[in-house]
Amino acid sequence: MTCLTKSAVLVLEDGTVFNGVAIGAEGYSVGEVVFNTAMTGYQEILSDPSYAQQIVTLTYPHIGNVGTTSEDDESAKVFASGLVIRDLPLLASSWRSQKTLQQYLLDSQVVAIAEIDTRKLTRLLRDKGAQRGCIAAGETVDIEKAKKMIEGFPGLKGMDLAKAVTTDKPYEWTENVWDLQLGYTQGECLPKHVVAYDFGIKRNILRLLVNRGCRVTVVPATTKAEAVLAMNPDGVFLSNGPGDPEPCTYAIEAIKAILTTKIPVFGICLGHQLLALASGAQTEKMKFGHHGANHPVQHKATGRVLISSQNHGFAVNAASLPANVEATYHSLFDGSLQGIKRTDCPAMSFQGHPEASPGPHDVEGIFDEFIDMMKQASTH
Ligand SMILES: NC(=O)CC[C@H](N)C(=O)O
Repeated sequence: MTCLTKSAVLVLEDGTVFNGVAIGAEGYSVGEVVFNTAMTGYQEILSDPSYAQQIVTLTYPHIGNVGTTSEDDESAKVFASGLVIRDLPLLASSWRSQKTLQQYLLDSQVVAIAEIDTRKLTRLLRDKGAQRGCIAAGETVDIEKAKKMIEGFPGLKGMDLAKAVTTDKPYEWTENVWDLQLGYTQGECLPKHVVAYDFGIKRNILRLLVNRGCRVTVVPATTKAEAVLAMNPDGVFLSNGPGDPEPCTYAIEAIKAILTTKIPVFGICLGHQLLALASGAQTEKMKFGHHGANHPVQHKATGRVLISSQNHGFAVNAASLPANVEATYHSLFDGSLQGIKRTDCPAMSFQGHPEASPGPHDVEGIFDEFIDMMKQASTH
């Protein structure tokens, strides 16, 4: 049974203060406040490294009702700077649950607030755009201190966070996707070798590559192109990750060099933005971004509509695409660019999250396209 007694406040840069109760660690935490419309997957969202330095508001009102399990973590820890919800249910119920959301937040030392009007907050973020904010939680909370912390937070524009969250050493990944009977198994006889740049990689991406016959070597964000090529990869993967893609010049340079070799390249989210920058396009900060599991995107070549998982605050400017880059998908919510393909070399990327976790699996077939690109490249 949950006992909520400590107070908490959420303070925004525009001066708005929301009063609620603390459901996680005590203390102060600052970040960019965004809203996510997914109905499920709170644990995967919290542990997605792309949420570093962001405070996530979940618009679905009941969060925590299925507890948490270590099997569902998308990385080794919680990366979100804080969590904002309407209601924490009194009981968590699922046969897979190992601990309650509250215990998970406490163990991860994450500051979180419940019992605030998340509809009002979401409308404010929609109208004004993502806001810098601070959650303060404890017996007594100092709103002036929270405001000072907000003033000291520069915001995500211009911030390179890929370097901050990446692995410090290369490692091999062979774990396959989760199975109801077997749990996680190991991939065997994996014919393709993919080198994956870790800009903040989610585990389900690695598992979906293994599931399609790839042995994956994950490398730090700053790994030089020569070091990647020396590993003799069949394909190079560019991961998702937090922060602004523009200052990641080391990655943009490495991608440019890899593209000249004609080794197949596939990017997701930050990886998509970096492929675009390496191809000469431009990125920009969005007003409040896309964060949810219900975003329709249209595949331009077939007209098919797919429902996708999304989590990005920056986007590639479609008007900036050079002649050798084709737009492949666009958002049916706001028309923004959702995918690209190079016409002069085997490279493509997707802005949303085909690996889901959480979210629908409609776009998963894009992983098969990457496998096909590698098969074709090996026959040349
Ligand atoms: N999920 C991601 O890779 C996010 C990419 C980038 N940090 C953005 O906010 O747009």
